[in-house]
Amino acid sequence: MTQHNHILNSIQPNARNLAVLIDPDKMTVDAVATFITQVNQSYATHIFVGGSEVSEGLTEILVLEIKKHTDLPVILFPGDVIQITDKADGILFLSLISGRNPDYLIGKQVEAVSKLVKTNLEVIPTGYILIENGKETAVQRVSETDPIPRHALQTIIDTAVAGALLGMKLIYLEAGSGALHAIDPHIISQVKAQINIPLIVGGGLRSKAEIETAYKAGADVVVIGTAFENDQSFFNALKS
Ligand SMILES: CC(C)=CCC/C(C)=C/CC/C(C)=C/CC/C(C)=C/COP(=O)(O)OP(=O)(O)O
Ligand SMILES: O=P(O)(O)OC[C@@H](O)CO
Ligand SMILES: [Mg+2]
Repeated sequence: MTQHNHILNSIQPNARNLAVLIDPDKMTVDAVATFITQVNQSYATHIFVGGSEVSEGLTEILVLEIKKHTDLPVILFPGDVIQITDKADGILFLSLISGRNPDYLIGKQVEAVSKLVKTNLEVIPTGYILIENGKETAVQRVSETDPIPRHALQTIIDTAVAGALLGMKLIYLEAGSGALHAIDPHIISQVKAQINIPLIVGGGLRSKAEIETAYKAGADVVVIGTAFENDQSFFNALKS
């Protein structure tokens, strides 16, 4: 657990930062080399590794394999404490601030400390905000929390600002993996206007046009998982 800010500083403001999400539950070790070759040919800037439900030990095996093929920073995006491994570079230290489940607001974080102190991971305090997308998400099910309705704009903004005021270093607006309805551009722009920390946006973004819209609205980092899982040729549309 370190205080350095290399990864945080690697998020260039107002640039097209792209995080590719690898879910250890959906990627086999054998598939990593080919997948990362494609990542390396795209303009991806970061690799996130995580999922809502991942078996113990899988994350470490996958991270070790990913690191063999790329120099991009590998950042844990954990649904639970068992996904922590010191083989990654950093960790989004998530607090699910859209929800009201104490385990996901502070419980898991306390549980994580005894593991984190034994690592060199860059710990990045992240306010994680789940927004309703038209269908139930794995995050909602696992955390037993309700997302914020997507029409409750002021609640979404106030939640993000509260996270920033609490000292969080990133705000992550999440529609959920495979979301039917990605985060609306007007939500992105209104949140962005009220915070001065980087804004991550993910969930349900499937086309180059949707990704561009998210950047234009003010997303500093866009996260793509499902679109690459479904069709690796999508990387061709995002060449560096
Ligand atoms: C502090 C530590 C160690 C853990 C944080 C625990 C918290 C607060 C987690 C937030 C809630 C949560 C379950 C987040 C998971 C985020 C994630 C990696 C989502 C990726 O997508 P999936 O939810 O796996 O989607 P699929 O169902 O498509 O696989
Ligand atoms: O899988 P997708 O829909 O791209 O979502 C990415 C990420 O925001 C999920 O946590
Ligand atoms: Mg998953």
